[in-house]
Order: sequence, then C-alpha cells, then structure tokens
Amino acid sequence: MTQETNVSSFSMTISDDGIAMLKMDVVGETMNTLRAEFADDFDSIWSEITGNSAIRGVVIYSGKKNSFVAGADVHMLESCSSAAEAQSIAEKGQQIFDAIEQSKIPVVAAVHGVALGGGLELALACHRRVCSDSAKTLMGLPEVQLGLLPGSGGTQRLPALVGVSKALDMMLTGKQIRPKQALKMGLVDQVVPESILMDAATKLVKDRAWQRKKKKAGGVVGALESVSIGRNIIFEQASKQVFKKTQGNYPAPAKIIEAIKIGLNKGRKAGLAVEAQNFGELVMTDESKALRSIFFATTEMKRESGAGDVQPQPVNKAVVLGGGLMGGGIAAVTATKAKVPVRIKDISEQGLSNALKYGYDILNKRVKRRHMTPSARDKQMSLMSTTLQYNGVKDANIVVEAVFEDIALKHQMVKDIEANCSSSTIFASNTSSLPIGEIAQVAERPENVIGLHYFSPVDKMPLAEVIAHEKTSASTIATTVAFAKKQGKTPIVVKDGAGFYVNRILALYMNEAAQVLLEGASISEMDKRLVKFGFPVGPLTLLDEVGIDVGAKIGPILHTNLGDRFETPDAFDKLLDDDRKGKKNGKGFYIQNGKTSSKKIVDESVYGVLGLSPSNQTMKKHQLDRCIMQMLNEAARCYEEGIIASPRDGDVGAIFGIGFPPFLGGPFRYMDTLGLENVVTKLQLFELEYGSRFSPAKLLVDMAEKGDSFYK
Ligand SMILES: C[C@H](O)CC(=O)SCCNC(=O)CCNC(=O)[C@H](O)C(C)(C)COP(=O)(O)OP(=O)(O)OC[C@H]1O[C@@H](n2cnc3c(N)ncnc32)[C@H](O)[C@@H]1OP(=O)(O)O
Repeated sequence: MTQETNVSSFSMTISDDGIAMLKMDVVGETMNTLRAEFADDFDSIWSEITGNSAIRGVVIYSGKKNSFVAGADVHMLESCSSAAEAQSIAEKGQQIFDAIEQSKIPVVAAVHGVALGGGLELALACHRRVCSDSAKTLMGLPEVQLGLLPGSGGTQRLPALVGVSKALDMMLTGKQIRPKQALKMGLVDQVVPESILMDAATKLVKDRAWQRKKKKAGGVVGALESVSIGRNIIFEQASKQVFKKTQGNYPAPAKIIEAIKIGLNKGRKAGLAVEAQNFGELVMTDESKALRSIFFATTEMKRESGAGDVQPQPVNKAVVLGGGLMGGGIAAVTATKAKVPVRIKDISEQGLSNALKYGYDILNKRVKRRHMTPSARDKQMSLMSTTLQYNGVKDANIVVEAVFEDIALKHQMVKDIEANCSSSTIFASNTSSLPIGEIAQVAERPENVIGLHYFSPVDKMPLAEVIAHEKTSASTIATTVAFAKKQGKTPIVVKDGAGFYVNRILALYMNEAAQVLLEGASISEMDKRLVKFGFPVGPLTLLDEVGIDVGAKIGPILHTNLGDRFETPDAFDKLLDDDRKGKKNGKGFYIQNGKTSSKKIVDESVYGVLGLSPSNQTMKKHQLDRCIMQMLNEAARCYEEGIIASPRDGDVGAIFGIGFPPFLGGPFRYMDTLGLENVVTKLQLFELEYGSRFSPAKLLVDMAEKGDSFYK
C-alpha cells in the first residue's frame, strides 16, 4: 500500500518498499521556480522524510509536463531591496541543498525538461541524476546571462562533479547541455527514454552498489586541474578570455571565478560563503537589473500576438522568393526551426542551389557536432523544395520575398503572388528600407501585405521586425508574428516608415562614425572603442560585414524620406567607386582573407581612397559620445512617431537587432540611467558645435522638462 502526503508545492507517495517519490509542482505556475514558499514547503516535506524511518530512498521529479525546475524565481530577485536580502535567498537555497546532499537516505533526481539555474543546483545536490533523452531536456547554469552567479552551491558542486574547466565553461557562458553530452561529461549518471525515466530513477535509488562507494570528485578531470598550479593557469586563461569577450563590462564572470577558486583553495564552507555574498551583491548591480529587464521583456513578448486579441492563422506551407543570402537564410529557419515546408523560387538554378546549400550547411554542422543524425538532417532538408516558375505555391499561407531592393521588382512580386497564390496568402516583404505601404500600392489585397524584416545572418540574428502598413489586417499581423516566433525569432511590431526602427537608429550611428573617421580617427581604434563600449563589433567592421554597397543603397532612401540628418558623407561614394563592398567582394576597411580570425588587419589603402592619411589617432570621448547620442536620439524620435509601440520594444529591437550593449538594457533604459536632462543637454551642446543633426527629439525635451523617465 502506498502512502500519500501533500505540502503545497510538493506531493509524495511512499511505496511499500520505502521509496518516496517526491513530486515538485508549484501551484498556478507554468514552470517550477524556486521561491520563498518553495523553501518553506521543502522544509516541511523534508522533515517528514527524515522523520520517517521506513523511507529507504527518495526520487525527486517534476509534476510539470516538460520542465524540471527553471531556477530561482527572477521576480523574487527583482523585489530584493538590498544585497543582504538577496544573499539570504542564496543562503536558504544552499541550506536546503546541503540537507539533501548530507542526507543518509539516497536521493536521485529524475530530470525531464529544463533544469536551469537553481533547478540544476537542486539536481547537483542529489546523490545521483538520471535524465530523459528528450530534446526538451536541457541542463545549465544560465545565471551569468542575468548578470548573476549560481548562488545555491552551483559554483562548488559543479566543479566537483565535472571538473573546473567544464564547470567554468558552463557557468561563464550559461550554455545549456543536452542529455548525451551531460552523460559524457559526468553531469548525469544515466540517460533513458522519457517513458522509463521514473523506473530508471527508482532502480537507481535502490541500487546499493553505488551507495557503498563514495563518488569520485571531478570524474572527468584533466591532469592540469588536479594540481593547484594547473588550476591557477585555467583560472587565469578563463579570466583573460572572459575579459576579452565582455571588455570588463559585466561584473558576474569575475565573481563566478572568485567563488570557484575560494572553494577549491579554502574549502566548501568558505566557497559557499563567498558564493552567497557575491550573489547578493550581483543582484543589486545595474548590469543585472538591465539583463533581468530583457528577460522580463522577452517572456512578456512570447505571450503577445502582436494584434491584441486576434489569433494567428496556421502556416502549413511557406514560399521564399529569392535564393540569395537572405532568402537562403529565411528558407533555412523556416524548414529547420519552424519545421514548415518551404518552396524557394528564384530566376536561376544557381540561386536555388545556393539557398539549398545554406540550409544544408547549417544542418550538416549539427550532424558533425553530433547534435543531429544524418537521417534527421535529410528529413529536414526534404522540407525545402525549389521552383523556377511558380509551381507548387498555390497553397502557401505566407510568401516572404527577399529579392533585390528595387520597388519595381517588388511590385512585380506582389502581382505574381496575387496571380499564383490564394486570396488569403500573406505577402511579407523582407525589405530593409522601402516603406511597406509603397510596396502594397499595386496590391489587390493590401490587407495581406506586410513587412517581415530579418537581420543577417538570418539563422543567427534573433530579431525580426514585423511592419504593418495602414491597410494590413490584424489577422495578417498575428499570423506573421506567430510565424516569426516559430522560426525562433523575437518579433517586434513596428509602424511603417523608411528604415523602420533598427536600420533607422543604426544609420545615424554609422553616419556619425563615418564623420569621426573623416576627422582623422583610426579605423581600428574606433572599432575597438565601440567594442569596449559594449557593441559586438565596431561600426566599420559592421559595414564590411553588412556590405558597404548595402549601406550606400539604404542611405539615400532614408535621406529622402526622413531629412538631412540622414545625409551620408560624400567621401563614402569613393569607396564604391573603388569597388569596395566589404566582405562579400573581399575589399573593404579590413583585409578580407576569408578567415574568421579575430586579429583583423586594416587595409591601409582605404585611407588614401577616402583622401585621408593613415591614422593611429584614438577616438576621443566626445566622438564616441556623438555616435551613441545619435542612436539614442533617433530611438526617442521613433517612439515619438509611434514607429515603435513602447520603450520595451525599442530596447529589445536594439539589443537583438544591433547588439546594443545588453548590460545597459537598451537605448531607452540607458537614457533613463543617464538622466533625460543630461541626454538633452549633451545633444544641445553637440547641436551648437556640429549642427542640426543633433537637435534633440521633442519628446526628450518635453520629458526632460517634466523630470520624466521612460520606465518608472
Ligand atoms: C540561486 C540561483 O542560482 C539563481 C537562479 O536560479 S536565477 C534563474 C536561472 N534560470 C534562468 O535564467 C531561466 C530563465 N527562464 C528561461 O530561460 C526560459 O523561461 C525557459 C528556457 C526556462 C523556458 O522558456 P520557454 O519554454 O520559452 O517558456 P517561457 O515562456 O520563457 O516560460 C514559461 C513561464 O515560466 C516563467 N519562468 C521561467 N523561468 C523563470 C524564472 N527563473 N523565474 C520566473 N519565471 C520564470 C516565465 O515567466 C513564463 O511565465 P508565464 O507562463 O507566466 O508567461
């Protein structure tokens, strides 16, 4: 006969042979998260367990369908008002997990679905771990992405289990580990099909053989880290690497390294104390607050349809027009992420085979990394088909065009699709600058026309702008937003207008960088300074990546539609006259040798082409500020004009579309941090010196006068 006990987040059944099956199911939540009530409930259930001499083993599992535990409740951390309060949350977690680890009764975690942050720390405290082989099962310590460190023993238990190098890698990147890899690195003891997970965990908890032997610490440790000098080398290398990546803008990585180091050098107790203290301090930093705000914004956006209560229509088939770099990328994410059959239409065989190759290369990389079987690759490839005519497109629910940026060609595409597809087929344009309303002018069904603007490379960049023109229907918006989400994108719905949001704020920043270059700053210094500020690459590297010719094409469109502040410096025409398009034709600001080496060498001849002398002049503070201020001011203008619906969308768009420094929380949060009055004053000073392109947005001036901020 089994016994049953219920304590709010937990319920437990004890079998006749003394195995307690402890189910975690936080009431009213989609996923289990660790919060104050969870800790109280755990204390109660744990005293039941330890007080029951009939219990011979415990299996901890989740009552949620596809997740184990998603970590500490980030909302709870948000409400902390002091470092001491946050530290005590970490200490409470440490205490609970210590109790599990020190228990004489064997405890096994049965993991299916995500086990992240505090969720994985809970599993690490158990004596053994078995997980399902499901694609939904992912384990990681992603705290660093929230500007935090694993605060409930993770910095101590993970290195002990998998070794310092692998633990550092997991904690400093926040990467999520799949079951097979978890088994290989010693993170879990067994991987089994989901259907037998509970049986396997029960069998494991009853197995006396492993309980007699103490588990060897760091089962997969290399020779280097088994001695203290070797470990110091690893820490030094990790610090250097992380600094190179973060430019010292993020405080969490150094605190992670410190906690691991102290634990290894001075013992678990000292390590846990530093871990909890560092956790408390990090929760209160501006960087963590900004990163948490991005988490809240993106989870909120996952729930939104983009068109109020209107629900999306299903997309069972898609068409992509144009097999270039963008078209190939869009087709690839449609097949591989959204798992929707996609037909690629191009005018040449070459275009079609390029597009197929794009998708094949992405999938094959996964096969090479053993993340995918060759047969799964072939199955996904079979979702991609091609046509030179409009064969097999009639039943498509959505068509995404990615042809040349030419209005006459786009108009022809609209007409072709209206003639060859059904009356409900959505026509989504991937234009980066042409107003959607203009593209829709020739449409018989303008309500079906919308913009769906991706960023290059499509399979990597997380943002998509969904652009509704005046006549786009709510159903078209909702369906396009849902389609972009299925492709793995975070879509923001923006209003129609040249450049939409992202390219508009990017263009002014790039133009200012061009001005600074013409004032004599060195190319490499300028890129370095903006990387130091927090951008993933500097403006001139970006121009090489995106294509100088692409920039030159967008520039005049923005200038004509939005005014003189978008005027690009004439000198830049000289680059095109010299056939410098950037990476695509191997000629740009940097020497393009086809290698992705981080040591980039400036092509010094470019100075001559621009009529400049080669320079090693550093970028001055005011020059850097000018580039940033142009981007901030234009972001405010976009909000003022209703191009973006909220500062939240503007922040997510800039971070996910351009790589605006995440630790600053996006342009709007950053303006709040600077103080709007200071932003306006700075813009006015620049306006006096450099002209009207710095004239502050009216919205900024009004808000600064009232002492307002974008976020309360
Ligand atoms: C002391 C410790 O060391 C400190 C910590 O543990 S810090 C927290 C570490 N954990 C994390 O960073 C994980 C954060 N969560 C995620 O990345 C993603 O939510 C996920 C990968 C778990 C799931 O993604 P997905 O399947 O797309 O579902 P998603 O919509 O994001 O989440 C489902 C729900 O769970 C909530 N949720 C998930 N993780 C949460 C968390 N850690 N805190 C609070 N809420 C969380 C979401 O807000 C959402 O709520 P809703 O149903 O009300 O909208």
